[in-house]
Amino acid sequence: MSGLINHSFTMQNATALTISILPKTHRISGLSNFLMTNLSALVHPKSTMFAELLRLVGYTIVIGTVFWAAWIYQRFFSRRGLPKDLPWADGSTSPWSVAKLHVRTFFGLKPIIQNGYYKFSKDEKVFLLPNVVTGPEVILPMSQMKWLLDQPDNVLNQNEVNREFLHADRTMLHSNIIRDMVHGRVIRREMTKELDTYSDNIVEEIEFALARNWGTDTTEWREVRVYDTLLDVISRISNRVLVGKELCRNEEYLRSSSTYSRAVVLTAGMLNLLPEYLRPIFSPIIMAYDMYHYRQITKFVVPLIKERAHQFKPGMDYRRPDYSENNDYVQWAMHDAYSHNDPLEYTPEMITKRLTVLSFAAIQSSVITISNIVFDLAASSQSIEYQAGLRDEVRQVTSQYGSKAWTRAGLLQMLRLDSALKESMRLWGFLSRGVMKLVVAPEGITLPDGHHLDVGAKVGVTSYAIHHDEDAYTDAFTFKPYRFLPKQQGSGPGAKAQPMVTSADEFMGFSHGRHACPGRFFAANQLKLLLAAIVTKYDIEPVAARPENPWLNNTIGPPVFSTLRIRRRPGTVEA
Ligand code: HEM
Repeated sequence: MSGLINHSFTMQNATALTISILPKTHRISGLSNFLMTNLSALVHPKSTMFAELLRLVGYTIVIGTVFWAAWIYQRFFSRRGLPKDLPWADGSTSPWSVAKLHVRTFFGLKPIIQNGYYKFSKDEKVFLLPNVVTGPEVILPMSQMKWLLDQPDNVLNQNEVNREFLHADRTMLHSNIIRDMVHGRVIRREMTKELDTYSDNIVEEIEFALARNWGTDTTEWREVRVYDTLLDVISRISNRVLVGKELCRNEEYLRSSSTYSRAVVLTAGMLNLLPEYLRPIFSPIIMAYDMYHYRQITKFVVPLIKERAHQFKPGMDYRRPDYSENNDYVQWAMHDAYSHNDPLEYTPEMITKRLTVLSFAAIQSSVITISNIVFDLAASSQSIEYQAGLRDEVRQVTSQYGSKAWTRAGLLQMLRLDSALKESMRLWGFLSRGVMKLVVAPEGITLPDGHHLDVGAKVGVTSYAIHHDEDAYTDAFTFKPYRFLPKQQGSGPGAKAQPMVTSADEFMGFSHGRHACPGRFFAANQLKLLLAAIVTKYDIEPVAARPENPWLNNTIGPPVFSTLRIRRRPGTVEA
């Protein structure tokens, strides 16, 4: 060992070389001499410091290896304290087959879920769904859904699963954001209930964004990357509602807003793959890209907030907002923070953080949903008829409601559009889990079948399996856009339906129960407005087959690289 070191390029050589290439003034500087001397002493093969250093490196390697081995064991072989008699989804028992099963969860979770569902859930049994990224989940039979939804949040907590999965304390910019319900309050109040006051803005932005991305040529078919173009469209219309007209047309801001919302899930995925003790060290590097885009967002949003701040004062009346000048999320969030008199919440930085995280929740889920339905419409064997059917409904409602067609009352009558969106979400929901909760009660919880789960275990149901179960849906793998129309009453105005925003045991596109997505009413309205514009203004060229949606662990993305051909319909371009 010492021979090797003697013959190697030691730090002493390096020191000499470094000094020789330094400018003369620096060579004589006291600081560099001090550093060089001490470094040389430290790494001299005969020095005790050098021996100490070697020992330290040795210990680090040994401890690191032990931790990695523990991590690998925990990821691939361990049940993490879950009951020993609960079966894995495919019935695997040997450590090797369990490890292989875990590896398959990276890209092949679908058959594993289906296997467990038909083998155990349909037989009223609980099973373990492996997940190499986030750890195993206890999957209940559907009959135990009511029990699952009835548990209080201080026993089983859905929010904690998201917090853990997204590494929200790091990636979501501030720990308050994922824990409290300030967003919930603004989403439920202004964003949902005040839709009528800003829906014309959305319609205007849709027209602008579609023309920009899909063009206005009524003679030639145009090939478009569906996901990319619709990401731009959704990003623009969401931001019209979030930050107002001026900023939503700012290309630099838009780029950072949509990039952050796309990248943050990947960042969380990478953090999930790191052992816990390495996360504090590597997370600043892994998150650097997201943070760059967050800082870009602040560059535009913080001045906007500062400019508007003079309109507010702490303790103002929560019930009397003034949105006459600016009717967007920034204004709503400022009003909320000032009226609740919370000095942390009304700092420009905090409002920007909340905005950035909300854009993530709103943009990705919506672009996935609209891309999926465009592919569904193109690939249906009745593509032309369905496009025409949706278009007819929009025409019928607009002729009846006139300028009020785009209000909540008008949109409620667009039952075919609602049904088609819901059907596409049933087939291609972006999360395979439906409801997943973390055991937070320190004493754990006993399941209806008697199994006991310790604190920290995850328990729930998957949506993918029930959404594709023939017992719940005939032709479960076929896109039938009118599936959810009320059967007897037809689709005319006034008919009752099970709208997409209503969650159920068999429909968990927005999850289910009291933690179902709070943004779903806004999302449904925005998506209906966009789908209405797509079918009335464009023809989508039918294709023979729909590209499959790829699975990455438990998320299911749209075919992001696939293209379709579209053409603007004659008579829809304003002169
Ligand atoms: C089609 C579009 C959307 C879909 C499919 C969707 C789906 C979902 C799902 C499945 C969850 C539950 C996640 C889980 O607990 O496992 C969720 C939660 C959430 N969504 Fe949405 N979402 C959509 C649009 C939106 C929009 C537009 C907003 C905001 C304006 C939003 C805000 C939220 C928030 C804040 C949560 C967390 C709720 C909580 O933890 O209590 N979502 N969403």
